[in-house]
Amino acid sequence: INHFPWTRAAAHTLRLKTQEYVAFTSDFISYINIPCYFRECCQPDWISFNPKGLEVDLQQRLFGQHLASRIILKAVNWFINNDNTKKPLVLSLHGPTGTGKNFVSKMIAQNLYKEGMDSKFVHLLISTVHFPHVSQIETYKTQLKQWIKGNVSSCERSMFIFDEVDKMHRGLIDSIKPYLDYYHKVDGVSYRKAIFIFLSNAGGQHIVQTALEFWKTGRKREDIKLCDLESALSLSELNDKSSGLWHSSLVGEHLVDFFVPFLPLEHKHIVQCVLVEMKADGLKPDTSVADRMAEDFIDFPKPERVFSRQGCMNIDSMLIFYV
Ligand SMILES: Nc1ncnc2c1ncn2[C@@H]1O[C@H](COP(=O)(O)OP(=O)(O)OP(=O)(O)O)[C@@H](O)[C@H]1O
Repeated sequence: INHFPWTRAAAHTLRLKTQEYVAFTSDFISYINIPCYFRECCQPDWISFNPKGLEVDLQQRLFGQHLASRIILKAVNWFINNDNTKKPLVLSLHGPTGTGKNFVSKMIAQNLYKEGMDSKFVHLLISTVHFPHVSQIETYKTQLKQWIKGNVSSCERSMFIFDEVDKMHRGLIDSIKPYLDYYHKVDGVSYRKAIFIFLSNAGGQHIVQTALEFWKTGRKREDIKLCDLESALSLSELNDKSSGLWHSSLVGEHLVDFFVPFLPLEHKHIVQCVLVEMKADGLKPDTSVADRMAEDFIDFPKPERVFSRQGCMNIDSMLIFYV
């Protein structure tokens, strides 16, 4: 082909055109970002915080948790809007069962990740499911560290929810302490944009006592302040063996940024939960049904019977017995 000047010129033009076309096509593909258009990526299209959405969810869907609602909104807003975070956000949610700890974690995920809890950047670890055998603690430690490192390496805005933390073996959480600390990078990976949420019932009994004191003395539940729960969330209470909290070293070393108390739920909150559940099941919300159900749910402490021992847990499955 090179023996003929005109064909050489034509081939040259063709080559240039082909190069131009390839360059244009790859520019176009990267411009519209085809893989990230169809598949979740660690990019603002898929991860962007909706502060108003979180505020509305906390105000309208979370019942009876004025303190948790306020702390969570402030903490998440502050962290996401801060470009100079020195460490990952570490939240420790405490309170009796069925009071909204998992529920709130889901709200955060839903208002930060387009895919919510289904996002591949949101990870839920349940100690009894994922780390059941004490004898394998050393393997769990290695796996957990590698797994967190791998996930944060592929997306710095990863979220890890650890449920049933009080049932977790103490040494396990100690193994990830460096990731929660004020380090610029650990083994070349920065954890400063990640979010860690620990859920536990530790301190729950003390929180219930405080709420009960307020009720007995006729003070409004909404007047309970964080300082009233200071002893419930104190180092000594959380370190107490009976509270089962194993991550005392996290507490002692100030790696938890915010302790979030969840109060036990009262009659009116159970009514609200039942009405929501009826609506979700396509039933006409009926306050007499909700009232009856709440009556049965309010069962402790005896003899006062002020709170629900299971909170709003299992309302969905129990509802069939009341309608
Ligand atoms: N404060 C609340 N306001 C509205 N709904 C709630 C509240 N608490 C619980 N619920 C409802 O009950 C369900 C179970 O609650 P959730 O799983 O959040 O409890 P939890 O505090 O995490 O309990 P546990 O300590 O046993 O894990 C939620 O999915 C939600 O539907």
